[in-house]
Amino acid sequence: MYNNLGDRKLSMLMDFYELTMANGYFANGMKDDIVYFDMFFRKNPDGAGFSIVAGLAQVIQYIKELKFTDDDIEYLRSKNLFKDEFLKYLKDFKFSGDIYAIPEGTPVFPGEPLLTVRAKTIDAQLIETMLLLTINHQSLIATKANRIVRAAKGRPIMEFGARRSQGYDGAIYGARAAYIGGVVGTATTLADEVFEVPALGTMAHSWVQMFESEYESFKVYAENYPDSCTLLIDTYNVIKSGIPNAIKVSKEVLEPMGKRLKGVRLDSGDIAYLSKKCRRMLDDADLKDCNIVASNSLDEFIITDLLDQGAKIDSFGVGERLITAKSEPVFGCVYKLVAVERDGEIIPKIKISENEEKITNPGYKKAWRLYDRDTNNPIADVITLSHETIDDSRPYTIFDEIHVWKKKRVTNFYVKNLQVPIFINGECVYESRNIHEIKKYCKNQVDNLWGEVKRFINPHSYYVDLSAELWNCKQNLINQYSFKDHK
Ligand SMILES: Nc1ncnc2c1ncn2[C@@H]1O[C@H](COP(=O)(O)OP(=O)(O)OP(=O)(O)O)[C@@H](O)[C@H]1O
Ligand SMILES: O=P(O)(O)OC[C@H]1O[C@H](OP(=O)(O)OP(=O)(O)O)[C@H](O)[C@@H]1O
Ligand SMILES: O=C(O)c1cccnc1
Repeated sequence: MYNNLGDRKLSMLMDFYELTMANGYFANGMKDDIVYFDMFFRKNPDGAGFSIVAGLAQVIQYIKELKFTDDDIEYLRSKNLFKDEFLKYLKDFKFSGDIYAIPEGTPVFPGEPLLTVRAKTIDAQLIETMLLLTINHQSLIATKANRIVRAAKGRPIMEFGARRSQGYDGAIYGARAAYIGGVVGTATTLADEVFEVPALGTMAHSWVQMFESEYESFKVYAENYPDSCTLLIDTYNVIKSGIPNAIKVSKEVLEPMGKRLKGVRLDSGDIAYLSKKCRRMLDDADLKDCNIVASNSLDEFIITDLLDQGAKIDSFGVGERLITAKSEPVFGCVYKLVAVERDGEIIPKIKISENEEKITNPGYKKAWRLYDRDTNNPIADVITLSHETIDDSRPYTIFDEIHVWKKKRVTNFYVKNLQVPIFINGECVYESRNIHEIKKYCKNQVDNLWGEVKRFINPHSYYVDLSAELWNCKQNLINQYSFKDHK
């Protein structure tokens, strides 16, 4: 398993204010107070209709391994800010709370709790940064990859991004997230070794340049890899040299061995024009089964455009725009306090803002997904307080949080709780699916979404509504705080 912590000392990867607040809770006798935090995002990247959540396996590993070393404690002591008793407490620290989360690969929508923590103040506060950065990064890349995969309409996408990713972890965890989102494999070898994301690839221009001629470079490659020979054909001239040499190697090297040329890769020029021309030349040479692979700063929009132009492409290699989520490189999950426990009673807390969408949903909550019984398509998500249930044997009325007169009576549905228990009293109670199952699950879930939600341009807004009880709780708190004299 790829190591999160250990010698990488990631236990200290937290915002400094988490430590100062934790020290403050400790000093003020609040260390055993129980609090509830929700992680949620406010907006899908790229104006999309949904996102894909990913990164939970790494959150689990982080929580399991979280501990502070003697060096960490000494470093903190050197800041002359933290009480000795607090540092002693940190030395024996182990996360002891509960975590509930939506499984990886699930399509998710703004406003719903992707992950909920119920823990002691210090436990809940110290894990904020790692939880956020892990889920934010992998969800961003899984979501972007899923868009690119859908744009290709069934043609495989290979992830080629490591060289232009933002650092090691951007490449490694990015490859993992991209696989969950639907790519068939990655050029990042380490992601195969540690996460079983299939490693794959073609060749670079340097290979072709190393030989006296393009033909020689193709020939040697074919002799070495007769079963998986994909040749890069744009080093000199695709039509006059690349394709003729690829065909020649197929006839002179591969076919006498009883093998077929697997593919050719285009990496520059007008991909639509060149791919059509290549297709004709390959077909005329009886190489109808030879695939055309395209790469070069592709994304979901260029892929859509290329296919609209009738480009003859069988698969795509996509690097920089996928691994950096270039079009919108932030997945804005936040981590907000939503309730505290006092004498066993859960007291909802709210964060008020002038900006309506920044007002938090208070309370310890559950998120539910209502599915159409006949089609299995999700109809709406509903957030309720944790003690509520949704009875799917009778009609259920959902309503818009702002325009409350907009109501919909849902019938003929079944309901599922979106979050599952991950940690209870600090013990992990969840077994992550393997990466291939997560990828398959993601595809099934996305296939079941209504087409309107999946449009790239102006997608339909999926309903994420509050139960009447939660809505009332929120309004009461808003009223209470808007009229209160804050001192
Ligand atoms: N037919 C097409 N329609 C739309 N976009 C295309 C088409 N063909 C190529 N592209 C895209 O146009 C951009 C061209 O980029 P650029 O000008 O850097 O490439 P190039 O000059 O062909 O190749 P290079 O500079 O790598 O030798 C790429 O993002 C590519 O994917
Ligand atoms: O364009 P991307 O989507 O990131 O796909 C990966 C790119 O990386 C490789 O190029 P290389 O690093 O050799 O640079 P190049 O763009 O000059 O070919 C490959 O040939 C692709 O062009
Ligand atoms: O295998 C490839 O073709 C490849 C790998 C990384 C980047 N670009 C292309």
